[in-house]
Amino acid sequence: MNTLDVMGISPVVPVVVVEQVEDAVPLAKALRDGGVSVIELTLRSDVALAAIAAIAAEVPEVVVGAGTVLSPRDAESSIAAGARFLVSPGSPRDLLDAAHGWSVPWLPGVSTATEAMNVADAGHTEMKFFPAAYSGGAAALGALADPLPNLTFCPTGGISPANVADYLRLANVACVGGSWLTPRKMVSERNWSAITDLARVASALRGVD
Ligand SMILES: O=C(O)C(=O)C[C@H](O)[C@H](O)COP(=O)(O)O
Repeated sequence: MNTLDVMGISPVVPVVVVEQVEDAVPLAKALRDGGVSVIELTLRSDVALAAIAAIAAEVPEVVVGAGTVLSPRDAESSIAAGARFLVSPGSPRDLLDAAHGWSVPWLPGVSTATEAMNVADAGHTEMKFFPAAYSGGAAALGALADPLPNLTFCPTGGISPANVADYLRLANVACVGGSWLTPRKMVSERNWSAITDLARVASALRGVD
C-alpha cells in the first residue's frame, strides 16, 4: 500500500487518542461500521502502541497508522507495533533522513511552500498540511496548487463538519484528518454507535472527482 492508497481509503482520516487500550478494538470496529476503514492513532497516550497492535491484530480490515510521530524512534516502534502508515506534524531533517529506511508510507507535516519544497526534495509528493485552519486554511492550501501542482496534501488541524467541504473540493487534497469522528466524551462513555453515525456521515463526503 503506498501513500496515495492510504489517503484514498476515506475522505476523512480520524485522528484518534486512545487512553484505555481496551477501547481500541471497539473504536476501530465502530469507525469501520460507519465506512471509515483507516485510523491515525496518535502516540499521545501511554497505551498508543498497544492500541495500534490490538487493532492491527484484531481488526485487520482497518488500516491503522501512527500519528504524532516526532522521532525516528517513534517511527520504528510504531512500525514494530503494526502501524501501516505514519504521520508527523512537521518534517525535521532527522525524520526526512530516517524515512528512507521505513517500510510503510509516511506523511510529513508542512505548513509553508518552503517546507513543502524541502519535503518534495527529499522525495515525498504526499504530505500533511498542519495546522491547516491556522495556516491560512483551504484558501492557502489551494494557492499552493499553482506553483506546486505535483504535491498532494492531507490537511489536518481545525477541520470540522463546517469547513471540511472547503478542503475536499481542492485539487491538491486527497483526504483530510480530523478528531471530530471520535470526540473524547463519546470514547470515554463508550458510545460506539454514535461514533459509527459520525463515521457514516464522514465516509459519504466526496472529494474531487
Ligand atoms: O497529533 C498530531 O500529530 C497532530 O498533528 C495533531 C492532530 O493533527 C490534531 O490533533 C487534529 O486536529 P483537530 O482535528 O483540530 O483536533
